[in-house]
Amino acid sequence: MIIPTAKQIKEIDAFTISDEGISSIDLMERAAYSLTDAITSQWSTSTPIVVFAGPGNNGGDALAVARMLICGGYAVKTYLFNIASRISADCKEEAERLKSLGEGHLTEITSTFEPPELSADTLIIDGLFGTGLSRPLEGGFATLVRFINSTGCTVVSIDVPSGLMCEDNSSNNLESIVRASLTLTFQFRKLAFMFDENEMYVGKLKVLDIQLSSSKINSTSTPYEYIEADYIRELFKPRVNSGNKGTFGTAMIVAGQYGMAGAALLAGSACLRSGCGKVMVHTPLLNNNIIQIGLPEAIIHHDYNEKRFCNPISSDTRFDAICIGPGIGTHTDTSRALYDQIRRTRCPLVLDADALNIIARNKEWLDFLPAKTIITPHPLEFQRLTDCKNDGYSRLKVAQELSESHELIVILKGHHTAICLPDGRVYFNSTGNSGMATAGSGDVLSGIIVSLLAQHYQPSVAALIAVFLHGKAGDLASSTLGEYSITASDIVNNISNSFRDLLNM
Ligand SMILES: NC(=O)C1=CN([C@@H]2O[C@H](COP(=O)(O)OP(=O)(O)OC[C@H]3O[C@@H](n4cnc5c(N)ncnc54)[C@H](O)[C@@H]3O)[C@@H](O)[C@H]2O)[C@@H](O)CC1
Ligand SMILES: [K+]
Repeated sequence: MIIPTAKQIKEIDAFTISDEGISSIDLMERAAYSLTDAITSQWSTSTPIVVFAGPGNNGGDALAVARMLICGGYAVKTYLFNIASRISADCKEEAERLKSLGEGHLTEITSTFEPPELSADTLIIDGLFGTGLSRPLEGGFATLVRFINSTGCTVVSIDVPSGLMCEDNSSNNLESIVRASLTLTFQFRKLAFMFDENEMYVGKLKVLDIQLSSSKINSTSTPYEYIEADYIRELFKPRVNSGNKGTFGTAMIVAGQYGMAGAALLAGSACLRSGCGKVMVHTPLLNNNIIQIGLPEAIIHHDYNEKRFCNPISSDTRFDAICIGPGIGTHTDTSRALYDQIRRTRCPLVLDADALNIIARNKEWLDFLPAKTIITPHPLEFQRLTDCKNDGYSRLKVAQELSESHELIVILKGHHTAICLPDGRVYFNSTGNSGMATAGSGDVLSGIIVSLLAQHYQPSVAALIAVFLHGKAGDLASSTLGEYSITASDIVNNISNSFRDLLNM
């Protein structure tokens, strides 16, 4: 599903109204029905409800929900903030409809507001601002948001937590954003929801289908997409029954300085579990026994150095894709070897972990990375690499620029990992959980990517499939072990289930 900008949402909204013969107030009512349905399925009529409505259509939605809840037997108090005497036409109409239920349901605030006493079990419905927010909240609205956040009550935000911009929050006033427990958003995830630091505002997210025009949605051009199983499934090539191990390619993994052999084991075993024909692990001599024993299916390719990657692989060695980085350390010898290895590499390449830390100290190397190289930084690695600002939007913009200018595939790891492609598109992943934020998880991802590259998947496709499968394997691990107890090995152990689940095998 696409992730449109707030401006595009407005256009889709307007097209639905003009082309599908539905009035804006009826579209608002349709949206309010689905909101009410989501609320009543979770909270009973014994829950006291307080609704805060703003001056735009987000406020209109909130007023319609208040009316529907009252009609459903809920005790609801509603406050409409009409400070500047400029409320939208549909918000005004919804206020009239609510008033028509009788006295006392609606309090209109036109100047100062005395916050009510709220019992701990009160459910707050936040309909102050949605996609129409044009600047950070300040003054009375900022005070109101701070009040809402201080109550300790459960908060349901309509469409967007009030105060959160749909895209860029790098200059927002973070104290003036509602911290929702649940956000009921219309039709599309918003770009800001994809950034880890905004999870504290969005809370749990539920997307409500309000049947906006599908033809307009399909013709809306946006670089951002949220990818789910159906999309990924279509990217798979069938496996040829007559294939031999040569058909499915040879992956080379350069990993594990002495003391970090686990990184090589994890990347290697993930690679073997992801379908490639042969896995070679280039690793220092002292890792020999542990890798032979831990990964009997892999072929060990020794570095002459006992402890670290020092000798680039000879160009006589045949392999179809190479991954460099898990646990290799950042020693100057390794740095020199990495330089030579990148310079001589002609096949698809994945760079992860310490390889990225070395490049962060030699940023000019970015200029000669082969086209379509995949890099897989977590936020800190990316910051070291680019000196970008620390918020999700700024980071994404820098990643997009880097991807386009250097023709790289940048996998920005996070809860919704972003895969930035050189043509400007960005895909956000839908699988994964907090349990995967554990040592070695990234090594597993690199192993899956290089396996798919060795099977001759295009780098962009390999990146998309690998990120999805990796997250899914983590979700399957968490379904039996729980998010607290997952280890990177558990992710590896669930790669096969992840394939089976995705491909309905
Ligand atoms: N997209 C859709 O298809 C639908 C949208 N609906 C609702 O409509 C909302 C968008 O409505 P609007 O475009 O009216 O926008 P909002 O209701 O989000 O807010 C717009 C109002 O807020 C004011 N405003 C903006 N920033 C402000 C600030 N910092 N301080 C004070 N005032 C500020 C604007 O001047 C305007 O009066 C959505 O979030 C959603 O809740 C629904 O009614 C159903 C359909
Ligand atoms: K809201």
